[in-house]
Formats: sequence, structure tokens, C-alpha cells
Amino acid sequence: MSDPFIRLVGVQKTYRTRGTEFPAVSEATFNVEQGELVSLVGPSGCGKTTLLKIIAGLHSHNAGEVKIGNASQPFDASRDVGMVFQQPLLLKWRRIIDNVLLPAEILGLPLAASRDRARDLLKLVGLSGSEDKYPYELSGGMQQRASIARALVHDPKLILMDEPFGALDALTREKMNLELLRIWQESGKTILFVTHGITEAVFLGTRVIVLTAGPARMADNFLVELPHPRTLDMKTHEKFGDYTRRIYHLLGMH
Ligand SMILES: Nc1ncnc2c1ncn2[C@@H]1O[C@H](COP(=O)(O)OP(=O)(O)OP(=O)(O)O)[C@@H](O)[C@H]1O
Repeated sequence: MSDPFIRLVGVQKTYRTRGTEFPAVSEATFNVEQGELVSLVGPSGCGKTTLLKIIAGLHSHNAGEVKIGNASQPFDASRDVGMVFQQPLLLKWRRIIDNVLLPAEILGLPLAASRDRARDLLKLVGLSGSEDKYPYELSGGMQQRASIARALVHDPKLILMDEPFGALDALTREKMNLELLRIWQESGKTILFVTHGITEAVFLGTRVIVLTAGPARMADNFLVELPHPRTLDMKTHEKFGDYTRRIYHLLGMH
């Protein structure tokens, strides 16, 4: 069997600020295979963002091993990561297409080809016709779609999403969940998706990793055996309820 795409073994992280130490991640061990959409779920402050930042190469870790990439998918953190945050973080003075192009500009990719790709991605995320608009002309959901297109423009191998739909209303969030699944299936990307949402974690994930309150400790890691494409009515299936109950129990919410 080939190596997994992401391998974390015993990863620990302690923040040191002004002479105090704060353990944020006490033990994280998991693998992610290429092409998986893995949900990381846990309570607020349990260290989910910290883990994503370690994987993105933005934070160091104190102990353990983080390995990303393998022989068939070599990985360079400076080029191969696309990030989506809770807020769209679009530059308000740039048109939507120019916001999407930003990572390509930063990486010095050929601009004409990147512009074509940005247009295709805006189509993929359902924003054809909004290329020349400014962020203020788009709804919150549309802005978040643009930020997903931006995360894909440099064709990264790994997409890290940090509670990307947390600021959206419930209906838009459901719609974006379906859209994300479609984009994932069409793009074939490996996605790590951080959320507080237990049903969201199960609905989206091929696998769910459950973290308990800080410092982050792995409480569970299981495959979600629901078929694809996922549909909203699956949320009423018995198996879906079993998965969500399993997480509620782990988080002490029962
Ligand atoms: N740069 C930092 N310096 C010191 N402590 C930090 C730093 N970043 C995060 N922390 C602390 O580490 C813990 C984990 O933070 P992190 O942002 O990873 O949690 P989270 O699970 O993503 O939270 P949320 O779901 O609320 O975004 C928190 O208690 C936080 O206060």
C-alpha cells in the first residue's frame, strides 16, 4: 500500500506567550488519504485551527511527526495549500476575478492561463457573471464561494477549510454544504474541513475525526459509510443519527 497523503503521529503544540505556556494540542495522530474529505470536529478552543495551521506549515509543532505528500503526490506547502477561512477575506478594492487570481499572482503563475482558470472556477462555484463585480455587491454566501474559487486557483493538492460556513445563515450553509460536496467531487482535491457543526461534519466527511476540549486530544476517527452523492434527506437516515449521536456522546453532550 502507498503512503497516506497526510500523516500525523503524536503531534503536540504548546503556545508560549509572555512567559506562560498553553498546551493547545496534546496528541494528534491520524492519516488522510489522497482525495478524502475529512471533517475535524470539536468544541470551540480545542485546537482545531492550530492543527490546520501546523498542517499548512504556518505553525511549528513541539513534538511528533507531520508528513504531507508521498511518492505519487510530492508536496510543497508554499504552493500546494489552498485555505478557506470563516470570513471570505476578499480585498474590497479588487473585482471578484482579481480576488480569485491573488494566489496565482503571488506565486508568479502565468497570468493569462490563470485568468482562464479563475473564470472556470467561478463557474464551478456558481458565480459566472460576477467576475467583474466588487465584493460588496455579493451576498455572504457568494463571497464565500469566491473565496473557495481563490483557494483552488493555483491548483493546490490540499484544501484546508477552517469553519468556512460558520458565519452564514442556516439555509445558505446547507446549500454551501451541497456545493462543497459537488466541488470536491469535480475537483478531486483532498480537503480537511474544520467545524463545530456535528451534523455538518457527518454530512460532508468521508471520515470524521473528533477532538475533545483543549488541549486537543483525538477522541475518535471513523469512516462515514454514507453513499455519494450525499443528499439532504440522508440527514434523516438512521445511520446518520447513529454517527451524530456517537459524536455527541464523545463530546459529553447527552
Ligand atoms: N498564537 C497563540 N498564542 C497563544 N495561545 C493561542 C494562540 N493561538 C491559539 N491559542 C490558544 O490555543 C487554544 C486552541 O486554539 P485554536 O484556535 O486552535 O482552537 P479552535 O478549536 O480552532 O477554536 P475555535 O473553534 O473557537 O476557532 C485556544 O485556547 C487558544 O486560546
